[in-house]
Amino acid sequence: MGAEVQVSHLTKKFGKQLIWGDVSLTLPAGEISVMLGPSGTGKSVFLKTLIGLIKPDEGSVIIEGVDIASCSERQLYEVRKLFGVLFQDGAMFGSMTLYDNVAFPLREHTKKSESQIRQIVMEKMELTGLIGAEDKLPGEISGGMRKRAGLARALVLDPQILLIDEPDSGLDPVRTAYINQLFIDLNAAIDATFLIVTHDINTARTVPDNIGLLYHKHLAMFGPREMLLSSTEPVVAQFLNAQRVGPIGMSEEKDADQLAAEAGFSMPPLPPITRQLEPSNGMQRRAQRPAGQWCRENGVVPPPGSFEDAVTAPGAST
Ligand SMILES: Nc1ncnc2c1ncn2[C@@H]1O[C@H](COP(=O)(O)OP(=O)(O)OP(=O)(O)O)[C@@H](O)[C@H]1O
Repeated sequence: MGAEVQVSHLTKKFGKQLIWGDVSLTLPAGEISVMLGPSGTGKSVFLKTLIGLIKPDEGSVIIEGVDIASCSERQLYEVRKLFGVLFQDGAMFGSMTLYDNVAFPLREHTKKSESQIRQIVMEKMELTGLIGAEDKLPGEISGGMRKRAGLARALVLDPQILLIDEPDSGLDPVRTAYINQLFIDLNAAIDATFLIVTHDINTARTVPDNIGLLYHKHLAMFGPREMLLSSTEPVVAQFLNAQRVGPIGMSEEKDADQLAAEAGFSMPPLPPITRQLEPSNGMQRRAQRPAGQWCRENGVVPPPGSFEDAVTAPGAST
């Protein structure tokens, strides 16, 4: 079962450069959360801070009662065992087969026999749709398969928290759709807490239970997907709907002149909220909620046409 991650008043600077300040949020146990934000807003730094690779200047990250921002190296070593991480490029060893890459953490961090290792590796390769590709080298396979191999490796130590950095980078929309379905299916199967950092609006709109947005050195909003997808808060609505009109500019926030020039324009109406992806094998995820529940419970009228799309859940493997 997944572990909850409680982030309170987290601030990170590099020298005098503030990356983000006073970030507070809770990643609920077993739920899928996505962190969005314009390039350079510190999403990767946030992931690395959660796993203790980067020390924050202020604040805490509490996991199972341990504050990884201030704990000892020994405690950090223990807490890190709860994590699986999928790095952007899959971080595969180029000279090792996929099998050996996936087996690597088990050989490094456990005393399991080779037959036990084989059982675990094959189970994770099956979960990620890689059966038959065990003997391939990372250079011989597509980017999508490399990501899935990275995912299989992130799963071998049975993580309670899975951190995934830009899974869509370098993937075409079809491969991205497959890996998104795989996240939903995996979450149903292993019940871990997921945090996905992405730029992909379609991923943000269809995969997570919760969405966060880092912008202009702070957390603009974090909450249930329907809260953000129905939000008219300008930064949130602009980013989630990929609009040019709004406070986010080409490189940083727009200056006063640009905003004044746009004063006569209004943001286009919010598009319908699409249904969230569901597990392809009919399983129920713990965090799954009926479509529209958050809106109903909070008296929010969703944009017209919301939740009317038919869901066709493709299989997780190619
Ligand atoms: N170790 C470091 N030392 C100094 N500055 C760093 C370090 N790591 C990251 N930064 C800076 O922190 C800022 C945020 O970087 P980060 O990679 O987290 O952004 P991001 O939101 O993930 O961007 P992108 O979406 O483009 O991947 C950048 O200005 C980067 O140069």
